[in-house]
Amino acid sequence: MNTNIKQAQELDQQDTLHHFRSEFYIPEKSIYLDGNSLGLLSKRAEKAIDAAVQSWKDYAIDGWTEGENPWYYLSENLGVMSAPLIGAEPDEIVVTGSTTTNLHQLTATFYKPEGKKTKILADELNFPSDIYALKSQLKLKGYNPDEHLIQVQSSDGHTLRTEDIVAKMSDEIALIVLPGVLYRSGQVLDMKTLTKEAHQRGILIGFDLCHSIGSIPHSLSEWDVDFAFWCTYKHLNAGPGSVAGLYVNRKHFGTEPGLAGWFSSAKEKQFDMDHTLTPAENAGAYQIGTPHLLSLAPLLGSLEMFEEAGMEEIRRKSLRLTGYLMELIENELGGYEFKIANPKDETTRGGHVLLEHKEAARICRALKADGVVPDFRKPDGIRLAPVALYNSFEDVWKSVQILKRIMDEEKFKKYENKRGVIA
Ligand SMILES: Cc1ncc(COP(=O)(O)O)c(C=O)c1O
Ligand SMILES: Nc1ccccc1C(=O)C[C@H](N)C(=O)O
Repeated sequence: MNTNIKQAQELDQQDTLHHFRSEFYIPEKSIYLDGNSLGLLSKRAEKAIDAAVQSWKDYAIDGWTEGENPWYYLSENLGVMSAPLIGAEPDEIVVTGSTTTNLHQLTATFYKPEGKKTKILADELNFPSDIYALKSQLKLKGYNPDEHLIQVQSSDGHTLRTEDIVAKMSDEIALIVLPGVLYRSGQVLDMKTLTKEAHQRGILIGFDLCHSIGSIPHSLSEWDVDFAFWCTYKHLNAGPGSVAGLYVNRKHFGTEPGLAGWFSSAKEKQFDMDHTLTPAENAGAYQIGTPHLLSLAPLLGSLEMFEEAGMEEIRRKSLRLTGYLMELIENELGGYEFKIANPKDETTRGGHVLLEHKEAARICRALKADGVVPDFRKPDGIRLAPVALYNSFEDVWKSVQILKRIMDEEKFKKYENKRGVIA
């Protein structure tokens, strides 16, 4: 089938989220398909950063309690704004720390080896930082990670089967940590079923939502997930190093934070300066120290856009974009030995497409040189993330045309087949 740009433009005309695109700074002459690594800056996020700087200028120390967004309450208030994205109660969330420090905090809090139950269950496809954190938490408790960290294996190198994970939920497992969406293949895990199965065996379970928050809807409260954590610099577009988030199911409120600090305090007690901590009675208890205000601020602007757009609508468009991308790849790139390695169905397909090719590293370089920004993930993956809030169907169509030209003209051969520093 022949495809054409008109078709893509028609899809853009029907797109109810199209107007959000003009709110983002799209790097000149480029088609940005890397929003699952670093989301783009929006004008609203930029305004929120400027406002934070202004409140520092205007209020100095009083900025903690004065102004439109007093700093002392901002981590909790951003938690309230994040609640619809993960389907949780507003006080079950706090915006704090980084993905990895939040995992450390939650593991230090909820990993309580006892009797036979001493092991942690994870998977072999998760992002390395999570695995490093879990191994170091095991070591802190005096366990050998080689024996106490169980990693579910993938049968195809890309995806995890629910039944394989459940089969590893033995009576030796104390805690389970899994991603909501896998960072390479973009597979969405069945968080609801996994939580149910874990609880039937008396195991606590938490999810890393880095690749799922802002990309797919969640119902963490309904699924009864114990805890979760995520970054805000990918689909949430809050900028490089923006402050992360964590969720603790309210049934665990009152559980002593494993890593305490004075920001774990109940707000009204914090400045009593007692040497005995009175933890907050909500997710706020799992903060540690002073919030990184200037890196929290952009979320105020970007979360506002999610509220306006609605997570269901974002997911609907995202599925259309990735569906269209896969259709074009199949139509236009047959014969070039590409393999679509992400799950294709709409239940388990996340927010990006993973294209495999033995020349992937240099194809990525050629794409970048021709204005398309993907990222390369070892050993031979090209991740392409058309993002609902700022990518268009025309972006998708043009990217595939550019990739086709690169393959037709063997433009990738100009480059070495090696990754750059980060992609
Ligand atoms: C699934 C996942 N976990 C963790 C991280 C990294 O954590 P941090 O934000 O602490 O660097 C990333 C990406 O960097 C990720 O994709
Ligand atoms: N935090 C970063 C800092 C520098 C460069 C990339 C990242 C990423 O987030 C990578 C991403 N987690 C990934 O799924 O590949």
